[in-house]
Amino acid sequence: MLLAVAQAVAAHTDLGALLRDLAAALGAHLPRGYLSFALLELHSHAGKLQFLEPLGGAAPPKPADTPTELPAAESPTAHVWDTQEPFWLDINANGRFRMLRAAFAKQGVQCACFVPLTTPRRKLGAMGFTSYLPVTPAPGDIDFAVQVGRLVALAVEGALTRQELERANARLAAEKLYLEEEIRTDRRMGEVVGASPALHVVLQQVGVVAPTDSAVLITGETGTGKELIARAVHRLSERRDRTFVKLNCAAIPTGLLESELFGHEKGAFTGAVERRLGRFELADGGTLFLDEVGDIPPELQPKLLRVLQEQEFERLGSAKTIKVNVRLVAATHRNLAKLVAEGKFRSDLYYRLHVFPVHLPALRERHEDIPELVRHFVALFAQRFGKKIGTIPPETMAALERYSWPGNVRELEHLVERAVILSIPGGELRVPLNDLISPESTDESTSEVPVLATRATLLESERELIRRALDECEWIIGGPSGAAARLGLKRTTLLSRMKKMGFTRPDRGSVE
Ligand SMILES: Nc1ncnc2c1ncn2[C@@H]1O[C@H](COP(=O)(O)OP(=O)(O)OP(=O)(O)O)[C@@H](O)[C@H]1O
Repeated sequence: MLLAVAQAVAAHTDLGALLRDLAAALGAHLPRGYLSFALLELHSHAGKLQFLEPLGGAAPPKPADTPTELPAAESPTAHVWDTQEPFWLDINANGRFRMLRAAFAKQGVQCACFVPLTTPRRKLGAMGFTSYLPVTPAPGDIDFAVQVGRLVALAVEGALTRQELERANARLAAEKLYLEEEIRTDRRMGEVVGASPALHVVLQQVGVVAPTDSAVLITGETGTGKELIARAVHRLSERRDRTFVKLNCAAIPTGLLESELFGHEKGAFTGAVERRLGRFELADGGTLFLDEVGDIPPELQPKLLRVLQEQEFERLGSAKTIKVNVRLVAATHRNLAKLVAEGKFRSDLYYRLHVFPVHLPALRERHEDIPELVRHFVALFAQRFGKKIGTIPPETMAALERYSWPGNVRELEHLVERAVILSIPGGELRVPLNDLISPESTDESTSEVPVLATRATLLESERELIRRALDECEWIIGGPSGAAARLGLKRTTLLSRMKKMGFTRPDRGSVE
């Protein structure tokens, strides 16, 4: 038997193959019986023992409805896990594990010996020697079985470690790709700026909920800073050293959303050329931010609810259950309660997400934040464009405070970015105030229009300014007499703005 273990260990690195080989090789030494393995995992957050796949051994096939979690009182494996002692079960003697005895009686099994699968580093589960013959163990038999168990445990630990390393590697590789993408898209999300009473309430709520593991639902109009708040929740939680993963549910076509969230196996659908981890796996140990959660289609809502409740799911194209430990922060600009009333959003999912709602007021409801936000964005863009801005004229600030900001902080941020570009280096901040729509003309129902109009006119003035500078400098961009210097911009900044706006030299093709 010991030789059989040694040979199987030498031959396999894959856990499934190792267990199959061990079961066959060791089973050959049990003349009328079979060998089984039960590998377990203790899920500390649920305090439950769970069978770890693959469940190896040469036991007769289990009925499909065999539970994957163990009521400890009904399982010798859980008993061996707890006591770390071998356990002899004779079905002819009375004793515990009535369910198993009944199952054994049906199969004709007479007795079984369960031994721990434990290494000096960890508990792995148990191994069972099962016999159809009524056996009375000879002195030393059980001890010998325990020794075999120790050897098998070492081999299983090696294979498990390799499997876990491979999984960790795949997760790290996916995490690296995700973070590189985040850097490329230049998310400049930092501190939450503002000291209005309304924002103060929000920050207080964040301070309370962040250290817990509760789901958080952030509501508010577009551009109010929902993502910024979600990042603050992560930063103030125990999970701050793990990844903050973001997914905008409205930005992904419905058909792809499931795979984005839960991942897929190679070949799960046409185009799935390799295995891909989903955002839930990527966020394991960290925080998942689901933006526009109201856009999750009805067919995906039960699966999302299950992950929230059980912290488990399956990748597309796989039956294997994956356990994760993810904190969910969701956001929406839509009225979820209304979607529930209309039957477009499941009420059970709504209540699960609504554990701790945080509402971000629109910028027009916290005008006090505007001056600080303007100064913050001026400093940010001045540094980014390498351009000094002297002062912000009081009448400019007053006009910005009066404006109703239908596009909220994002609109303000874009406006200041353009203003910094338009301003003369060292001079005052030049905001094209005429481009702001007067507050009277904006209300909720028309909010989309003024934002677009503002952006369009701002873009026009910027384009005009750049065109004039280029003409005046005869299309020389760099150097002391170039257009970049005239506009007070870095050469590369001007080039990238020109590219964005579609400018090309008149003598080298069309102007725009
Ligand atoms: N209080 C704030 N302090 C500093 N920056 C802010 C603040 N609020 C919002 N911003 C900035 O405004 C921009 C928009 O914020 P964010 O993306 O968090 O809004 P959102 O509500 O998630 O938008 P959407 O609904 O469109 O997803 C970001 O660049 C963010 O950094």
